[in-house]
Amino acid sequence: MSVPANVPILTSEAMRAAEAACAASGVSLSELMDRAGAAIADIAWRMAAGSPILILCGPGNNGGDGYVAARLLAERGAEVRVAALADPATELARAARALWTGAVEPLDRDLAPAALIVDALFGVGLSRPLPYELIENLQSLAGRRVLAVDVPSGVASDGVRDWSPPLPADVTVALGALKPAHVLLPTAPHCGQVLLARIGIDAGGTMRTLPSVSSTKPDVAAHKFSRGMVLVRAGPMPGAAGLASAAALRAGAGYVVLSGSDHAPFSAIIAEDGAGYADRLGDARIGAVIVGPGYPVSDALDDDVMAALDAGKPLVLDAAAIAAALPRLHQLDGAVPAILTPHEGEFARAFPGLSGSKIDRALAAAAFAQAVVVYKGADTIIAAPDGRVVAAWPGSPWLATAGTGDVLAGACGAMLARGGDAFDAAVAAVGWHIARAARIGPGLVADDLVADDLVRECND
Ligand SMILES: NC(=O)C1=CN([C@@H]2O[C@H](COP(=O)(O)OP(=O)(O)OC[C@H]3O[C@@H](n4cnc5c(N)ncnc54)[C@H](OP(=O)(O)O)[C@@H]3O)[C@@H](O)[C@H]2O)[C@@H](O)CC1
Ligand SMILES: Nc1ncnc2c1ncn2[C@@H]1O[C@H](COP(=O)(O)OP(=O)(O)O)[C@@H](O)[C@H]1O
Ligand SMILES: [K+]
Repeated sequence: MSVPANVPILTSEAMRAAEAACAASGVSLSELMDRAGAAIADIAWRMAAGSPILILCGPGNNGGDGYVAARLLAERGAEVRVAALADPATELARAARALWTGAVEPLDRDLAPAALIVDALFGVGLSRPLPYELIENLQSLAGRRVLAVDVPSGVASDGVRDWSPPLPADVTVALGALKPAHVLLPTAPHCGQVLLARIGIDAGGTMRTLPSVSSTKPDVAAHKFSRGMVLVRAGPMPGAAGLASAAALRAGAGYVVLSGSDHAPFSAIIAEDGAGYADRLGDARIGAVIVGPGYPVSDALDDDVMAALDAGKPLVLDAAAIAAALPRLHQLDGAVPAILTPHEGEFARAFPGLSGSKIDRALAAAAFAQAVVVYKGADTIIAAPDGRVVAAWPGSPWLATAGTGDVLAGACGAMLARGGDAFDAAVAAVGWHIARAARIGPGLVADDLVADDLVRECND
């Protein structure tokens, strides 16, 4: 499973607007369909490697793409058959169907499979769950290689959960831009390897996949404070704050202070008792404060969060600190840069009653808090109050173990303390986290993410 790095993601509404803009600029929809069909034919040709291909065409333009691909594959000498669910229902699909000179078989339970199935039944126009009979017929084709056109049919492309079980794809060719369903659970795993066929649509916009991680060297004139100073406030479970402080240092902070704990994981971390917290908050050199790791709901947490908010420092708020800070953050209306890092349970507690896809909910939360939200999970979404979104699918499943969220909070603190945009900082931290987890792989425990043998390996 993979998606291309740093490419646009569009909802169906945004896709239709991009399509209209394209038409207004002189590129017809028929030209777009030809390009889409050509991209699919190209990939199908390589996937089939000489074996027979069966293309399943639906009634809309997704089916139209299928007819174009069928014609181009036949012209190249591929052994290709077409099966249709219904007659074409759009002008474009009818025109594409008319140029296909081969037979069109009915898509029913007697349909013979082929080594490669191209699923061109439904794309962004799916408006309701698939009929039960079609689901059954598709299931009888499972087990072959499957290439999905735009999205596996049955998947609601905007990433809401009203979907039907699709024929899982080995490869999905996203047309013009990725769609939310390619990067969100539960649909993303059904898309297999997602490739982007650009087809000439201007898909600029505010949502993208995670960019590749680039390692940046410190400025030649850097000193420890210019690289960013991070203050981590420990709660009653000091191990978590220890992980966050170690991660802040490993992620590039020049100076890390751990307040309220003597469990500093490295000698380079300045561990202090909690009494100096207020003074530290007043230290002009501190570029980011982290509160929340290992700090359950309590009056002490509320006090520490409020003190950090009053100090006006850029903040990383994790776990129970998110809900504790929320009313005040909302009032502050973005005056204090903040990154919130909830997992599913913490998100539901802090932002109850939101609906829509995980992207919609992350955006609504960011807008309410006027803060960057890193909505964690296998399909982590980073959302900014101004509408920017980065989707981090697929992360590393080895991260599904206790303490890795504390490490992420530490990395967010390091990136935020450098100065600059909080959204960019959160994106860099999530990329750092996933890249390190991917290097470690099996057996990962949170401590490995900040261990020195990994640092040596990363520097090799
Ligand atoms: N964006 C671009 O730039 C480009 C997009 N292109 C392609 O166009 C695709 C979008 O095409 P599209 O809008 O025609 O919709 P599509 O997905 O074919 O389905 C609509 C049809 O299915 C029907 N239908 C819906 N749900 C159903 C159900 N559960 N069960 C049964 N029927 C159902 C629906 O009927 P209705 O809801 O009207 O009753 C309608 O007839 C896009 O994904 C991409 O592949 C490329 O050609 C080039 C450039
Ligand atoms: N299946 C998964 N695939 C990728 N990343 C995951 C998966 N499960 C969890 N993660 C990541 O691991 C981290 C876990 O954070 P969290 O649940 O807060 O753990 P903790 O509170 O124990 O530190 C998050 O960054 C999350 O995105
Ligand atoms: K499809």
